[in-house]
Amino acid sequence: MSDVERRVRPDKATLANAVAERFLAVVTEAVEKRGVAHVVLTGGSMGTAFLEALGRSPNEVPWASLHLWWGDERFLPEGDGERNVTQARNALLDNLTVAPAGVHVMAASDGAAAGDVAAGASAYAAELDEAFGDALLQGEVPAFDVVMLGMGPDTHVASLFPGHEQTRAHAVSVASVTNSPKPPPERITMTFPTLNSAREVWLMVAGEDKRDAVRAASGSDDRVAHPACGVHGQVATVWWLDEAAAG
Ligand SMILES: O=C1O[C@H](COP(=O)(O)O)[C@@H](O)[C@H](O)[C@H]1O
Repeated sequence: MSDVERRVRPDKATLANAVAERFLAVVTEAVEKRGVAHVVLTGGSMGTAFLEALGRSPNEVPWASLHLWWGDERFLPEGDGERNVTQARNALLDNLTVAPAGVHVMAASDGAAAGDVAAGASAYAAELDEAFGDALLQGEVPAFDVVMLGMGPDTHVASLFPGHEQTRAHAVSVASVTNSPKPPPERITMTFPTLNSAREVWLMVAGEDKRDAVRAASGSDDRVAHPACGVHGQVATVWWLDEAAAG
């Protein structure tokens, strides 16, 4: 487990550009070394800002060797504007001229899971299992090259909310949520062991409204109370902050 490194940029736009630049370097190196890259995207304000920044030079990204996963999803109908994947499609994916090697979307409420959020979580766990096998939960090999996360003002990451049972999950790679304090109540989320199976974990946070959360999570080692402090890459853990969030 790696120590946290903080990288601070003046503002959100500069931060998104810096993350996009580093992302390009990381996936390019992964594809050169291993022939494939697996990345976990996030929704939310910084996730979208990052994708928009990446979209300014999309042709540099080795899309044909890139698998895209999501750390969490809102369990809503396909195409709903609140779904993380819809936001990613609008921000970048729909404009690509080269299809990614894999786009691994979490279940929609009106899809095969038929309104059953637990079934949606199980389906994603099965998809991960097919790609990575047991290694994922056992942390034997880094599964993902990079996991990208935003953070809420309550220090939640993905859909792991303070005090919620999903923060204690260790035997499942993906969990369902039925009582999210942030709408919508039903969500699907990767658990800590899955997020932490990455080579690099990046937490991307911008804005003064997140400053207290950054401070609280930085000073904590209780991932149930402050989920953001519980995500660590096997090689690197980077907190990408703008000055307003860093304080
Ligand atoms: O609900 C969610 O919130 C977090 C943070 O979003 P933000 O808009 O406050 O930056 C996000 O990372 C997560 O993926 C999303 O489902």
